[in-house]
Amino acid sequence: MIKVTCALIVDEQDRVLAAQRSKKMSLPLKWEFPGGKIEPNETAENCLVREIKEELNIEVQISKELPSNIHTYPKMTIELIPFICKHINGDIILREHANFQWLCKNELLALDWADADVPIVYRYLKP
Ligand SMILES: Nc1nc2c([nH]c(=O)n2[C@@H]2O[C@H](COP(=O)(O)OP(=O)(O)OP(=O)(O)O)[C@@H](O)[C@H]2O)c(=O)[nH]1
Repeated sequence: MIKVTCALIVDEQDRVLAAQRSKKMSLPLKWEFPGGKIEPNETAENCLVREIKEELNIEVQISKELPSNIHTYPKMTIELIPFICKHINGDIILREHANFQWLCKNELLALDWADADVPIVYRYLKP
């Protein structure tokens, strides 16, 4: 199973950053929470901070880990491990993604999310 971390980056207005995968990536044009695969000998937290710097050019601070979701795609099974984060430094530059959006809670469910992310969105929205 591939362990993947992802960031729910929340701003002062309680909006969350969603990133759209590019046409060239797997799951093209699906929306996801930015992040990536944990490398050998890396903690989930270090992976997340590294991936967000690589993909979005920003520094984030982790506030909280949420329950992970195990999802089986036709070609692989992933454990997606979400963290609530704050953007603490830098301007967003998209290094891999096609697009990004800051979304209010009531807008989140309208996106075409990667399948593994859907339960995470629901869990985040649950009071
Ligand atoms: N980063 C991230 N990956 C996700 C999410 N949801 C989801 O299914 N994934 C999948 O988990 C894997 C994460 O790998 P990655 O983002 O490091 O992708 P990568 O460039 O190394 O691999 P790739 O060649 O599959 O694109 C991808 O296959 C991606 O499709 C998500 O919310 N964030």
